[in-house]
This record gives sequence, C-alpha cells and structure tokens, in this order.
Amino acid sequence: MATMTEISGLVGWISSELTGLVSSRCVGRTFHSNGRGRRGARLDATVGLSVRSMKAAERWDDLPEEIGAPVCPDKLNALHEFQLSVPIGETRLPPDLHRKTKIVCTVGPSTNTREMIWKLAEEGMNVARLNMSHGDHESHQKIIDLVKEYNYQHKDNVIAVMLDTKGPEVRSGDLPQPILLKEGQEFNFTVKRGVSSEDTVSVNYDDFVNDVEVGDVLLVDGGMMSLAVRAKTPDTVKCTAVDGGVLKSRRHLNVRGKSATLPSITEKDWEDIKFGVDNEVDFFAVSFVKDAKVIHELKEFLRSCHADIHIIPKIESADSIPNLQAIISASDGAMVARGDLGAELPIEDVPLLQEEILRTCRSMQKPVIVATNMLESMINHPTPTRAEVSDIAIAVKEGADAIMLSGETAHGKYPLKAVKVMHNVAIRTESTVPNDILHTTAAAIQTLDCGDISQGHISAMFALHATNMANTLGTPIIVFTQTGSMPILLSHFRPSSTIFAFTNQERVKQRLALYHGVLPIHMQFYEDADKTFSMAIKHLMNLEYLKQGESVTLNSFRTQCSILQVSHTWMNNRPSSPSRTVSEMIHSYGITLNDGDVGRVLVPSLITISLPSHVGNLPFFSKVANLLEQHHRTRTNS
Ligand SMILES: Nc1ncnc2c1ncn2[C@@H]1O[C@H](COP(=O)(O)OP(=O)(O)O)[C@@H](O)[C@H]1O
Ligand SMILES: C=C(OP(=O)(O)O)C(=O)O
Repeated sequence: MATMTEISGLVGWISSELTGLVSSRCVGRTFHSNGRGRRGARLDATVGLSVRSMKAAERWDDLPEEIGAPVCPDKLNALHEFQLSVPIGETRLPPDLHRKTKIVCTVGPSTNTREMIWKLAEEGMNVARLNMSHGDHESHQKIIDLVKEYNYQHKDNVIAVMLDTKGPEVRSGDLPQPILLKEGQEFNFTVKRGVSSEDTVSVNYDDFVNDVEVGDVLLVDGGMMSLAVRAKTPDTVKCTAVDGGVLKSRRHLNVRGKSATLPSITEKDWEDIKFGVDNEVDFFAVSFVKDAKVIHELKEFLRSCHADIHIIPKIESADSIPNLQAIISASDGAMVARGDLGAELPIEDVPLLQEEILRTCRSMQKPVIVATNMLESMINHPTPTRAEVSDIAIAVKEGADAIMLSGETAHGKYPLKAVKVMHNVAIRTESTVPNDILHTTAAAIQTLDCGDISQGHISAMFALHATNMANTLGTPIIVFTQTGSMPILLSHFRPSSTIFAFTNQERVKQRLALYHGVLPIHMQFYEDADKTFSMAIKHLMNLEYLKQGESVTLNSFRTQCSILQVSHTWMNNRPSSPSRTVSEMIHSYGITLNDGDVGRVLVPSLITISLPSHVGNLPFFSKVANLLEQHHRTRTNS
C-alpha cells in the first residue's frame, strides 16, 4: 500500500476521508492510498511548487514535531496563490476530454437547427462560427440563441460564439442558377448592380474596375476557378476563363497578389459588430486585417460600449504579412485564413506562413486557429482524403489552439462526420506529440529569468512550473481564475493533461473554450478557499473526470501573487531513503545552489526549501526546474 505524507495542504491523495481534501485541513497527516496500484506512476519523487493562502499558513501550527516548525510563517501570512500537488497517480479521463486542440465549426444551412447544434456539440464543436458574409441578422440571432440555450442546459460543456466579419471582400452577385464556365470562355464582371446574364454578373465593390489591371488573374473561391483580365470599360472588367468551373451565387473574388483598397472594417461590418456586441458574442474574427490600427480602433469601440469581446484578426491579406507582429500583438489571437491568404499570396507560401503565424502567436501566448479546406472533400463525401487528414495532423503538431471547419459544417452533406474525423485525427495526433515542455523549459526559463520581475513575468513562472510539475507527476491541472489569465498561461506551456479551469465568470468560461487543453467550468467561489477547492474536486469527481485515489495539480490565482511567498516542497517518496540535506540532494542531481537558497530538511523523505524573501531568487526557480528536467530525463533514459 502506498503511503504519502502530506505537507501543509500541498500533497495528498484524493480519498474518501478527504472530501474536504487537498486543503490546508490535511496538514501534517499521513494518508494511505486506497490500495489501488499506481499504474500511472512515472516517478517516485514529487515536487510541489506553491504559494500558500493565509489559511494554509495558519496550519503550520498543527505540524507535528517530525514535520517541522513553520518555515517563515510571517512570510506566509499574506499569501494569495495556492497550488496543490497530490502525488503520483493515474488519471483516466472520459474519451471526449482527451482532445486538447479545439474545433471551430461554421454554422450554416446544414447545421442551423437545434438538433444539429446539439449534435455538433456532442461530436466535439467548441466554438460556433457565424460567417457574416452569408445570412442575415435574424438567421444569426437564431443560431446565437440556440447556442446560448445549449450552454444553459449543459453546465459541463460550453460552446463559444465567434462572429466573423465579411470585411472588404469582393463577391460576385446572386445568380438565378449556376453558370458553367469553360476554359477560354469570355465572361464579365460589372459594378452595375443586379446584373446576372449568361456572360456578365455584378460585383459588390464599386472600385473593382480601378483596382484591377489588364493581365491580372481573378480567383473565384480562392482558386476553384480563375479568369484572366483582358480589357476594362468604365464599369466592367472583361475576362477569359483560365480554369473553368461552375460559378454560383455570391462567390468570393480575389485579384491574385493584391489586397482590395477598402478599409478592413466596412459599414456593414460595423453593423454586424454592433449586432455581436448586443448579443454578447465571445470573439470577433476580423476579415482582411492589414495593420494593427484597425485592431486598436475596434478595441477602442468595444471599450466605449463596455463589451468584453476578444478580437481574432484573420491573417489573409497580402498587406498583413509585413505587419504580422504588430497585428497579433494588438489582438487576442489570430486565424490563419488560408483561403484568401493563398489567393492573395503564392499558394506555395501558405504552409510557411501558417508556421510563421503559429509561431508568432505561440510566442505571444495568444490562441491561433488554422482554417479553411481542412476537410473540404467532406462537403460532398463521407470520408476525407488522406491529404486532408495529414493537414489536420500538421496543424495539431504545429501547436494550433484550434482547427476550423467552414463549408464542411455550414453547407456540407456530412457535417457531423466531418467533426468526428477532425476530433479523431486531433486526438490521435496529440497522442504522439512529444511533451515538449521539458525541452522548452530551459529556454523558457532563460527568457523568464532575464531579470524582469513584473507581475506577468511571475505569473508565467508559476504557469511554467505548474506545467512542469503536472507533467512530471502525470496529473491534470486544476486552476481557479477570475480573468482567465492563469489558464491561458498554462495553456501556453501545453501541459500533457487537461487544464480544468474553474471560473466564477461566465464570460471567462466561454472564452476559454478556444484555448488548447483548457476545459472551462463555471463555479461560484467562496471566501473560504478550502471550500472552493473541495467543491471543485467534488465536481470533477461527480463528472467522473477524477476518481478516488487519483492526483491533481492545483493552482489557484485568487489575486495577484507575489514571489515573496513562494516555497518549494520537495518530496521523495522512498520511505526508506535516509534523511538528506538539500545540498546533498541537489548535489546528487548535479545542481549547485547559492548560499541562502537552502531551506531545511523536514522528514527523511521530505524537504521544504523556503526562498529568502526577496525577488533576487528567481534564478532559483530555474535551478529547480532544471533539476526536475534532469531528473525526468534520467528516469526516462533508465
Ligand atoms: N449563415 C449562412 N447562411 C447561408 N450559407 C452559409 C452560411 N454560412 C456559410 N454558408 C455557406 O457555406 C459556405 C462555406 O462557408 P465559409 O467558408 O464560411 O464561406 P465563404 O468561404 O463563402 O466565406 C459559404 O460559401 C456559403 O455557401
Ligand atoms: C477563413 C477564411 O475566410 P472566409 O471563409 O470568410 O472566406 C479564409 O479565407 O480562409
């Protein structure tokens, strides 16, 4: 039977005697596991990184003699952050919890009913996208209401709503019936309204004739058809079909290599944005963003109407690429909108741009969506092409937060099958993605240790170490958040297991639906942190996300944390191991600490290192992280 000694509410088993468990009440007790084998155990040592609440600190008085006197109790009194690690265990999550990459589904004629939205959610939709290039406010309102109804009824799942603006896109007009265009056939686009004859159709953009030059290539629907411009009149662009096909109503037109000179947010978009504000959507996907100015303008507008809606620019315009850093930095994420991107820029650049956009977002801790053509063939066929499956796998491997379905779910014949394929491919691929936190730890720590001691920096340190700890122990993470910032940071470090993000803010819960690996849960918070913790654990146990005897890493971010109150608990659970000093232990892992870093030996198998009360010890974190990393590598290699 496994025996674990719990210290100051940091370490313990989930057991029936502990439904108020994982709280400071458990201080100093020894718990026994319920006798289940530790099939999931990977290490025989655990490390807890904690900043304790005042309640936890009070419990130091209860510590039995052999555990030791409080470590600087005065320094623990103002603690805000609480993180708890329950040691080593196996955690089995229901199958639908295993996918970390989120799925965005465009809702359209194939899926805009109550039944289909429920089914999409069951298959794994995390975000419902409304494309404002199609439909009207009434039809979109109906979808929003249905998603809200779904969310109201399903407290253990959440669907976020993303409103995608039409932007300054150029579209051909309505046609009574599709027109078949053959290679070499002449066809015209006119800025005159309401034209739809056999050889001419309207375009919705008055300056189209001015923007287009003779010799330009026009792409229909990102290249499904193409036409060369051979002549212009004051109101008409005369073309010859290069690649023929069937022209349907309201098709998207691009001039290869050129962005339209329209502003990114058109008058129609402002109307749609106001509609989104009134309906409290979660995200605005903004089409054809060219620079950061438009993002600032939209942010300002949202501030003025007190709307808490995140902005996801769609990177699809040739002009956006030189401004990528500034655009993403001003935004709350980005979408790789490959359809228009591959029309405005050479198509062979799309995979490279996808990688670059993903890298930029990841470096700024912002979510990134990979969109368009992911399962295009499933619009008409029940199974995907192998190339489409590979494309999804690549996006997952590259670390996309979300992958998106457009026509597949909007007007395809097999919307549910498409979501299922995406879900399965994502899960399968994620299972093979190496846990790169250990590889990135050193680099991340180096960046974090650059002397910056801002609050954001310290939070990032917590997130990194919590991730490291959860990975080392093989536990899911539980985090408490009011703003979403800590789960977002944790998501950035891509822990191996699920991040259960408890929040008392519905908006935050909705928003977190987009983030990689985060399972958001709404819950009331209590003054008594213990009660909040145990309610959360009970909730997860009720949903069978956790089972008795399993382990979690708990990370609460009630208010801002301070480095002054950090302590590390090192636990070596080999009961027979002799008492070792910190320096001996550190020596055995080849790490050297500076004077003043060392705490005290508490019990033969347990060491708490309390940091001196100044921030100059940030490098200490990196030493502990390195130590963990080396330890993990040693274990893995052996
Ligand atoms: N709300 C809607 N109403 C009607 N049709 C829609 C709607 N949303 C999407 N569609 C259809 O699904 C297709 C694919 O969706 P999407 O890729 O978002 O559109 P597009 O590429 O035209 O911007 C659209 O071209 C349109 O035919
Ligand atoms: C996502 C895209 O935008 P839309 O579907 O609005 O054309 C795209 O161009 O890839």
